[in-house]
Amino acid sequence: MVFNRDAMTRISTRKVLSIQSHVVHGYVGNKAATFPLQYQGWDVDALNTVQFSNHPGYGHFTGFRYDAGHLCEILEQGLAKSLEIQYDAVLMGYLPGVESLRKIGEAVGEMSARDPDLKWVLDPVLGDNGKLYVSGENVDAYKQILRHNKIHLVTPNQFEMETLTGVKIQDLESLKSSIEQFQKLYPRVNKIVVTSLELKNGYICACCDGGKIQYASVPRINAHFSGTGDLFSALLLNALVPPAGQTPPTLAQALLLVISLVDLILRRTLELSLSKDDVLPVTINDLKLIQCRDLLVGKHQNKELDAQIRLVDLN
Ligand SMILES: Nc1ncnc2c1ncn2[C@@H]1O[C@H](COP(=O)(O)OP(=O)(O)O)[C@@H](O)[C@H]1O
Ligand SMILES: Cc1ncc(COP(=O)(O)O)c(C=O)c1O
Repeated sequence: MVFNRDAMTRISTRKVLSIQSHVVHGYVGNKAATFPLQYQGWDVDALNTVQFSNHPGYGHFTGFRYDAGHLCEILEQGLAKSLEIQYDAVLMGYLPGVESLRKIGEAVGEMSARDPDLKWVLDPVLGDNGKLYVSGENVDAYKQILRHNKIHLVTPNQFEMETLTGVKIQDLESLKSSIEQFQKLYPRVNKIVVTSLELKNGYICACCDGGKIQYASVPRINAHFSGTGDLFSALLLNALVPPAGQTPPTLAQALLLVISLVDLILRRTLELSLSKDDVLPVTINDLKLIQCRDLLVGKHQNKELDAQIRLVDLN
């Protein structure tokens, strides 16, 4: 009996290799992705690209990057060759060293070519609010990766989308042009989610799947949070790659679920972080993920947001 139950558990446990930063304190990178994914039933193998004391958003941090040789040795020799692990998905986030980015991009590309069922989710972490926070060489490295590999989902923010397509996004028209340009430049990328855009129309999130472009207006919370992009891409991966035997939702369905859950997490984080003298807008350095664990297992309803949010066609 016990053996049967173990076998069932093994079959239905999804496995992801998450290649992102590690912060000792706080919740960005792998610290923002691992707990939510584990809580939703994933085995998470976390390959840390850097080890920092905290997110650089604090204004100060200490730590180091792991070098390309060590990262590739762990991935290629350790995980792929010796352990022969077959992942359901690879989630790739902050990889600041250009050599690491190129080499890890190649290694994951080979894994993906060997296993057509592997879902590669790529967050091209380049910068935000008009500024690059990695070297310009990383932009070319991401362009190469996106051009040459079968990628299931890419999750740039507005600035990253502009940088990867060369199209400045100011309104819905230029958003559409940018997404069309992305599809032309990177036809092997299956799904696109532009996680956040500040347009004349307000704060929006956009997606494209099978040529269909849609967007939703998202209620903006008057605060700046670190780690939301990492949490967001992890939750999207979870929604898009259900356990074996379950039908995956459409990108639109997955996106609405994730926007709704992230909204609850950010509101609770804000509520738990504010002290009585704080004046909005505030900067919140650390998501309150542990205090949101009940939300992560699906015991939530976001009636207010769910009643008002909808996807609008842009084609
Ligand atoms: N201030 C905010 N108000 C409401 N939602 C937010 C806010 N900041 C982030 N989010 C949510 O988190 C998601 C990812 O955030 P984003 O800022 O795009 O990530 P990144 O860190 O990659 O730039 C957005 O799509 C949105 O749903
Ligand atoms: C060390 C480090 N710097 C910058 C970023 C990007 O931060 P954000 O998602 O808040 O834009 C990340 C995200 O993982 C990170 O880990």
